[in-house]
Amino acid sequence: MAITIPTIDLSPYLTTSDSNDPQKATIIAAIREACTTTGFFRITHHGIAPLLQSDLLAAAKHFFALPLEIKRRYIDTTARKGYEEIGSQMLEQGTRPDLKECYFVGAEPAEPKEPPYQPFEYPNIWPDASVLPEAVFKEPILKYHEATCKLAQTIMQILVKGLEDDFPGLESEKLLQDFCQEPCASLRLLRYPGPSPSWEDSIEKGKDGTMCAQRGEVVAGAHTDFGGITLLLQDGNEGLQVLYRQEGNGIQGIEGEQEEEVWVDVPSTPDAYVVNIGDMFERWTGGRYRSTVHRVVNVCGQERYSVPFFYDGNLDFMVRPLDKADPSEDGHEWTVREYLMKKFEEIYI
Ligand SMILES: O=C(O)CCC(=O)C(=O)O
Ligand SMILES: [Fe+2]
Repeated sequence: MAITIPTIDLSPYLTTSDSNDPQKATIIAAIREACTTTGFFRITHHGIAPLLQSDLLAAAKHFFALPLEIKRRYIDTTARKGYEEIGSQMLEQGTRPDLKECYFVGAEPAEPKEPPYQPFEYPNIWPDASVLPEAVFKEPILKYHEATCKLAQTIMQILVKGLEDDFPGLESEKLLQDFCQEPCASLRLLRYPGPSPSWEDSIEKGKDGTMCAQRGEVVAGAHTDFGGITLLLQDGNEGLQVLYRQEGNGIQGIEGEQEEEVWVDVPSTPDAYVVNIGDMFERWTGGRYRSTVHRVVNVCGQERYSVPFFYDGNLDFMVRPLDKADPSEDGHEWTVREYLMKKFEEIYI
């Protein structure tokens, strides 16, 4: 049986204040089931206004449509914020660089930070208002960031509640409070180019010598997400695929029983978020919740926009396994910041 990625209507959870409402328990159980099997689910009726989503996708389109020499003004490889051109990342080590361009925006701190900045705490980079008015770019991005952060906190609450039976004595409220305060939460506006080069693409090549992707080509290599949870907004074009490893089919070859790998297409509708579990969360839960390999392929035959929102928690939060007797632990405890830094070092070229 192939993988199924369930779609869960979140509205009963959001509209009921009674924490013992059976509808809430049903949603917690359905999401738990998805996290312990594929690590992926879709949510609808999540409360994020369609207008916020379309304004965000429009902001991405406006920025990426700028000439490359202007976009390059907003590259900062130290801060790792702002623009990243095609070919800057390789999500699957040893393959060719990803065919995508990005604009990276982190949380705006309540109090501005002072230099020297710690990793992930550099200020956001915004295009000059003469290049892109704030009403077109900065404002919709920050509004969307704020709304999505709240939604991510609700999903974290559901996820932690789903673990209460696995980890008796789990102090859910305290855990959530510590993890969710001043969270590292980042938006990555993404554009995957289509098959035909635009005027600008034809005069400037990406780092790997090409700016366009043919149908069927992998445009973001196979990877797992690094941190907590990811909430993905898509423009309606499909492209995301999740890896399903089928058990041996009983045929005994020279190399032993075959394990079949199947890439499963994830539907793309702007009203549904695709939510998935990252590596840090998997480790935190001793593997109860699964961080699953996925990639992006040009299946739609045209350019595609998507915006993953990575919710990784407080940077100083110590990721202690919930199962205190986890034998896989080597005694080293990692903070969220250490987790993210290790992974970030791997993916940039
Ligand atoms: O663009 C997508 O659909 C997924 C992107 C993704 O998996 C990532 O950036 O981690
Ligand atoms: Fe991903």
